[in-house]
Amino acid sequence: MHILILNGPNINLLGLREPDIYGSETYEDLVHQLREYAESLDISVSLYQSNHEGSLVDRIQAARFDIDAIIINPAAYSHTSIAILDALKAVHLPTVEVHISNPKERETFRHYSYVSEYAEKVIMGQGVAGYCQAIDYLVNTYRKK
Ligand SMILES: O=C1C[C@@](O)(C(=O)O)C[C@@H](O)[C@@H]1O
Repeated sequence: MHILILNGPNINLLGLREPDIYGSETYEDLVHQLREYAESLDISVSLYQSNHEGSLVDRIQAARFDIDAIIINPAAYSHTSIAILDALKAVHLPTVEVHISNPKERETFRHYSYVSEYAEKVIMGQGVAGYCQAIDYLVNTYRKK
C-alpha cells in the first residue's frame, strides 16, 4: 500500500511556529517519524509539503497514477480552497484530513474546512500523532488482505 502524506502552508515551520499550539517537533522530525512508522507497518509513504495551492493541486492530481490513499493537512487552505477540494474529488482516492490543533476550538474562521466535504475521516487536535492515527485508519480499512 502506498500513501501520500500532504502538508500545506507553514507546516514546514513546525517547531518554530506557535509551539504552544503546534508543539516543538519540527517538520523534519515528523517526516522521520512517519517514514519509520510506515516501515514498521510494511507500507510505503510519499511526503510532500508546499506553501503553494497550485503545487498541492498538482501533487493530488499526480496521485491518481500510483497512490492508494491520501492523508492531507491542508493547513490554512482547509478554510479557503475549493481547488484542493475539487482535486481530491477528481482523483477520488480514500482521504483522511489531519489537523495538529483542533480548529473547531479556535477562531471562527477556522471552523469550516472545504476538504472535510470530501475526506472520509477528519482527525483534529491530536498533535503530530494524528498522522499516525490516519495511517492506522487507512491501513486497517484499505490494505489488501
Ligand atoms: O496552518 C494551520 C494548521 C492546521 O491545519 C493544524 O494542523 O492544526 C489548522 C489550520 O487552521 C491552520 O491554518
